[in-house]
Amino acid sequence: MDPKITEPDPPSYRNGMSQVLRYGEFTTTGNRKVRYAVSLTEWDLTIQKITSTPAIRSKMVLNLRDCVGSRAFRADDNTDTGAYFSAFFYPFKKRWMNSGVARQRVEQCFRVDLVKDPRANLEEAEKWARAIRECSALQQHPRNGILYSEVRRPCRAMLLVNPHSGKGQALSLFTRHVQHMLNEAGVSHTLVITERPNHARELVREADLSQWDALVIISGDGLLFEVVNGLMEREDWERAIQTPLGILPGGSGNAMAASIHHYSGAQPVSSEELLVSCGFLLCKGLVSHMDLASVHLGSASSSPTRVFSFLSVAWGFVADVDVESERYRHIGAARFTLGTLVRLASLRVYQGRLAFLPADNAGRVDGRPLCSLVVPCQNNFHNSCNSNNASRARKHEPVPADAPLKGPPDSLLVPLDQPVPSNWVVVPEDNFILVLAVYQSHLGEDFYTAPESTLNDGIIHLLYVRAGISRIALLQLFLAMGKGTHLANNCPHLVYVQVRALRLEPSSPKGLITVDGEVVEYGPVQAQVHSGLARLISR
Ligand SMILES: Nc1ncnc2c1ncn2[C@@H]1O[C@H](COP(=O)(O)OP(=O)(O)OP(=O)(O)O)[C@@H](O)[C@H]1O
Repeated sequence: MDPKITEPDPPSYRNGMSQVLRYGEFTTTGNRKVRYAVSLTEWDLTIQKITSTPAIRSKMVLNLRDCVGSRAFRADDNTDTGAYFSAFFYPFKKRWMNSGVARQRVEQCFRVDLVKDPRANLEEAEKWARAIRECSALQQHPRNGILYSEVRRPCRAMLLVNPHSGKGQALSLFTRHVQHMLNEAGVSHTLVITERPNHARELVREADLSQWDALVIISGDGLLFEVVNGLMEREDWERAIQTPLGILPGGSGNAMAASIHHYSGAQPVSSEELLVSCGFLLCKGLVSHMDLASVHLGSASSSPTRVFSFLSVAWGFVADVDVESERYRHIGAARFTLGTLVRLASLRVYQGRLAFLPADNAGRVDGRPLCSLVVPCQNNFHNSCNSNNASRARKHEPVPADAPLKGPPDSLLVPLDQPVPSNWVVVPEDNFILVLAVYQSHLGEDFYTAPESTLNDGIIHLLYVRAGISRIALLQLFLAMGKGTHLANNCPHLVYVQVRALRLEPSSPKGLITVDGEVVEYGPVQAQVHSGLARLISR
């Protein structure tokens, strides 16, 4: 790994003091009559047409932060003594038809023809390409003072593709939108197409990780869940989970991809633009720490198990919509809207007990101080839960009581058959519409559930909706969640609290619980966050 980058001094170039590192005059590939003055500073590549008419001296300034790579090459035509260098940028540009901006590809290619010697021209082109790459690498400045490290260069990435994710187009989306970008950035990659559920999990559990600088998932969140858990199941889990992970959206929900796009400071975009945005982040290769939650599952019919989760634990309405809308998979992300409307029509109430360890003991829930919410915990709920969804639930290996624990110890949790510790808050209600614990900002491309969440805040953002809410109020709540304004809506049935750990003990005989969108065995579940345990390519 390369050394960490720290916050730079404020750039003086903005005052016009930027030093020109390279200057040259070149033609382009298409037209050898028109010449361009090209100058490179630490920050920008500036291109200006050389003409005797000042009025048409248009100038293009490309920010090197938007540059993914640059290369030099000779023309196929042996009689051409010139050499070329190309630089590849993905700046935010106005969309052609729509309002707003999205990252769009801009390639600048110049012909170097300084002397008759083709080798000397190629050397000069290589100097330009190298200087552009080096300057753009220096532009990987962290935001908000957060430290990032970089994926090792040249980068060797294993790309795991689930060919059935989303509308079944993950592979073609990758070929169309991302493959050329990775080539431009010099990211060498090996494509592995998954053949069945858990294939990726087994692969990374056994892989020689020294061969890879990054593991990249082209799928929805389900494949990332497999990879995270495959890494955590290894004997060398502590080292393995440090492998930088990348995500390219190929599913229908794409929560993690939507979250990292959001963290990059960009505005919401369409699905294909999201793919380009995540591809860009992957090419830039900045790595930051990501929280994982350790989730204990304990249905009445099986031994307790533990899985690692990067996104969410859901019970009630949201879990139901996620799973039931599978049948509308062919319509892509719209499946969640349709699923929401269908479930609204037959709204269910779920009984159970919820308890949590607040992130901040001085916090408040629903206008009341946390301490006023504490009620004695009687842990007699989980035994009444049936594993009614065991057939569709993902089987996870039970953790034998005497097995050495893979993964960090969960110091905040006690076994599920014991009452929660006395410093926990037990929610007085036991009728819910939904319970949602999330640790990323988005739970879908259009589902901005936890606006305050960041990748590595060490916080579980717990939202629950109490029974008694009208259908129309619930619909309004979901519409607000699309924009991330739901917490400002003062909905009396919605409670939001930041926690470090939680326990949910459903008592309704039927229901679904999902972890990162994957159905797990129905029954008591508890989780604690482990701050920054994994590493993700993001910005
Ligand atoms: N080749 C495969 N065939 C069938 N299932 C697979 C294959 N590869 C992975 N899977 C499984 O498919 C499930 C869904 O994958 P994933 O979540 O990545 O896509 P998705 O459901 O389309 O996306 P999203 O969660 O965003 O809706 C996961 O449980 C994963 O284990």
